[in-house]
Parts: sequence; structure tokens; C-alpha cells
Amino acid sequence: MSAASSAAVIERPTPSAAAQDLPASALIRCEAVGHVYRSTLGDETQALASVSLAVADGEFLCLLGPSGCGKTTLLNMIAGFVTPTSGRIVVGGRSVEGPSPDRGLVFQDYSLFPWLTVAGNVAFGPRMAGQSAANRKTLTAELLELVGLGAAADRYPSELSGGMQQRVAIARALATDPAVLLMDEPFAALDAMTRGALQRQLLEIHERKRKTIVFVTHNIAEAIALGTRIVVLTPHPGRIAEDIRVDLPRPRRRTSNGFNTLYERLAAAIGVDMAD
Ligand SMILES: Nc1ncnc2c1ncn2[C@@H]1O[C@H](COP(=O)(O)OP(=O)(O)OP(=O)(O)O)[C@@H](O)[C@H]1O
Repeated sequence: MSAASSAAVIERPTPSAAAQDLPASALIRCEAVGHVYRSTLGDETQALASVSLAVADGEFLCLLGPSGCGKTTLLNMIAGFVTPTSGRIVVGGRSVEGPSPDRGLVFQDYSLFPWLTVAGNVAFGPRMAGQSAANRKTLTAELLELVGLGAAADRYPSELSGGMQQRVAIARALATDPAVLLMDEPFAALDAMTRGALQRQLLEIHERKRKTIVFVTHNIAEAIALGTRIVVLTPHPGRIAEDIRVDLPRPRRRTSNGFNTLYERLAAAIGVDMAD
């Protein structure tokens, strides 16, 4: 299969025209969003400049780019942790004003509650939402089964491997049945084999639960393995450099021509020297 037929470029509107050109039906709309960090000494860092992006329901979008290009800032703005200093974010037709159970989060450092068991961690969100004990039990059992941790319900995070902890974090993020799953380099700290296993499991979850996923990574192969679409950000300030729909058949083999052609194109976009 040629690269042209397997990875089609989506026409990207120019930044100035983009906000009004974004489809109204999109689940997530980043409307010309920018962010400037201001230190207490008055120094300014423009992390992102006028990024316009629409994410459709069910899409698996990978945000790819080198360190410091603003991936985390954009994800945190969608999550509602960081307020855009220009533009706005709309999720499900509502302007984002802060975090919401409708947007589940998974970070690199697992961030589980160490004093709660695995089941307690997964049931935390539903408990806060006032769900009955019976509902929580059924839901927790279903989600732990989904991530392959049915037998670990009563263990504590400190008794689990990194990969197992990240599975719990995914189950916990799914427990409030969010429309969107926001993931910031969730597998970056894992060894290659565990990372591959979790990538496959996440694809299965995406297939079964039909969640919209926004996944931050600086790993080109990971973005190609996972994404139905890859958006490349370039730094100083962060802007969209490429917006690519990935139609490569699954499983995506690293040895295939389509994979390698796309890899080279993405590497060029983020400025990685292929000779390294
Ligand atoms: N709290 C902050 N205060 C000041 N500057 C910040 C802050 N957070 C991020 N920045 C700056 O904003 C820019 C974008 O940072 P961000 O963390 O969003 O990038 P990133 O692509 O996620 O990087 P990485 O892959 O290293 O996590 C960088 O120049 C960074 O130094």
C-alpha cells in the first residue's frame, strides 16, 4: 500500500480563519487558543499561539511534538486545568471553564491514591458522584476485567508494577463514563514490552467503548501505532505543523512501508534527524 493511500492529509485551515471554519458538530473545538505563562517576575513564555483544532466523536487523536512545544498545555486547557489566554475551548457544545467528570485523565506518573485499594481507586469517581455501593461494585468489576486486573482488586498501588498501575489509572478514568479520555504521555515511563501491551489494550478499549481520545506523546512510533489522526506541534510558540489522518490497517507493523513512510514524514516535521 502506498503512503498516499494510507495516510491522507486533512486540509488545515489557516490559523486566522480557522476558528469559524471548525465543524460545529465536533466534540472538541479548540478555537484559536493560545497560552502565555507569566512568572511572578513578569517573564512571559508563549506556549501556544492560535491553535485551531476540531476533534470528532470517536477519534483517537495523537498530539505529537518535541519537548516544550505545548502538548501538555493544550491537553490541560482541554481538561480545564489551564485557562487559555486567547481563544476558547468547547467540549460537547459547552465552553470549558474547569475540570469535569466528562473528561477523564491519565497522566504519566499514574497518580493513584496510595491509601485506596485498586477497586477503591476505580470506584472513587462514581462514589463522589453518589452512585450506590451495588452499582460501584458492578462497574469496578467490569472495568478491572476490561484492563485485565480482575484478580488485583484488593491490592494497593504500591504492590503493583508500573504497567499495572497505569491499567488502574485507565480504569479509574473510565469509571465516570467520560465522553473524552485525555492522556498525557501515559506509557512514557514503561519498558518497551509493557508499553506495547498497554498500547494494544488501549486500542481494544477504544474499539469497545468508542471513547474520544486525545493522547500526548513525543514518540513517533507510538503515535503511528495508536492514532486515527496525528497532529504535530512545533515549538516557540506551539503551532500545528501537520494534521494527518492515519488509515494504515491494524495491527500496524513497524516493518511495513506505510509505517516507515509516515515515520519519516513525521520525523521531518518535528525535526528529528533520521541518521541519529
Ligand atoms: N507553569 C509554567 N510556567 C512557565 N512556563 C511554562 C509552564 N509550563 C510550561 N511552560 C513552558 O511552556 C512551553 C510549553 O510547555 P508544555 O509543557 O506544554 O510542552 P510539552 O510539549 O508538553 O513538553 P514536554 O514534552 O517536555 O512535557 C515550554 O516552553 C515550557 O517551558
